Amino acid sequence: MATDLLELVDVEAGYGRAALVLRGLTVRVPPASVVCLVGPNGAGKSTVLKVASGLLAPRAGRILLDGRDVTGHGPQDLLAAGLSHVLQGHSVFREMTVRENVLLGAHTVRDEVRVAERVDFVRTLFPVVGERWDALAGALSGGQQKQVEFARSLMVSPRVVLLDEPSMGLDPRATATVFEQVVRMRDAGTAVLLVEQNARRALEVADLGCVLDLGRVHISGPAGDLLADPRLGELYLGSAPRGRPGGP
Ligand SMILES: Nc1ncnc2c1ncn2[C@@H]1O[C@H](COP(=O)(O)OP(=O)(O)OP(=O)(O)O)[C@@H](O)[C@H]1O
Repeated sequence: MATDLLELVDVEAGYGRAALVLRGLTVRVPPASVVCLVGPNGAGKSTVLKVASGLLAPRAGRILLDGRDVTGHGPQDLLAAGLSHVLQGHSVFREMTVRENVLLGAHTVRDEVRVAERVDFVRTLFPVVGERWDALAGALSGGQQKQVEFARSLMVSPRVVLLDEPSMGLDPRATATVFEQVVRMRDAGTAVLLVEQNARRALEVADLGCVLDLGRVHISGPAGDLLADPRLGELYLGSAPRGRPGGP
């Protein structure tokens, strides 16, 4: 049986004394696939990513990375184990060059040959990163900066990348480019667990989707099936499914 690369099993998690946000949630990410988390605002999508990357310890349940139990491990351990988290919002250092920003992602990589190989890899995968290598990151557009963040996250050769709302604040054209790059990351062998407000667009590029509701996965399956499900179209995707009156 093929092992899922990342598994969150029966996870319960929350913040401080407040009520639990995740209440027995199970999500599985197969190797080299894009899995998209969909759900209403406040459903706990970002919280799933925080638990997966060790930023928030679960109160119950297990986290497995490539079959190994990593429950309770911190973010540095998980990064070293092959899991990279691109946080919501913009995190490039605007006064530093693209090169400096990308190399920050390699600060834990001791082998210089390996770093040089990864630089070649990310510059090829994200051409704009290569083209603007010596430019100040602050001079790039929002979509280009997001690609710098992707490149930085790939410097440690992660097996799975967590992407929290990568299209936030981007115009439709930049959003399309960012989603193309998500597919390229997947095609290059990196699994992606993706949280997106832009659920319809994200499900169009994802392999699998999970709908969160009340802290659990309510429905999951192939992304195409979710896109065609009329309940999701009305509840979560912001518009009626294609082909229905009023649809796009
Ligand atoms: N640092 C925090 N401290 C306390 N409560 C938090 C914290 N972060 C999130 N929450 C709460 O946890 C719940 C889930 O938040 P989360 O950000 O995971 O949802 P989400 O599905 O990603 O939402 P959105 O689509 O709006 O980004 C919300 O009720 C939120 O207020």
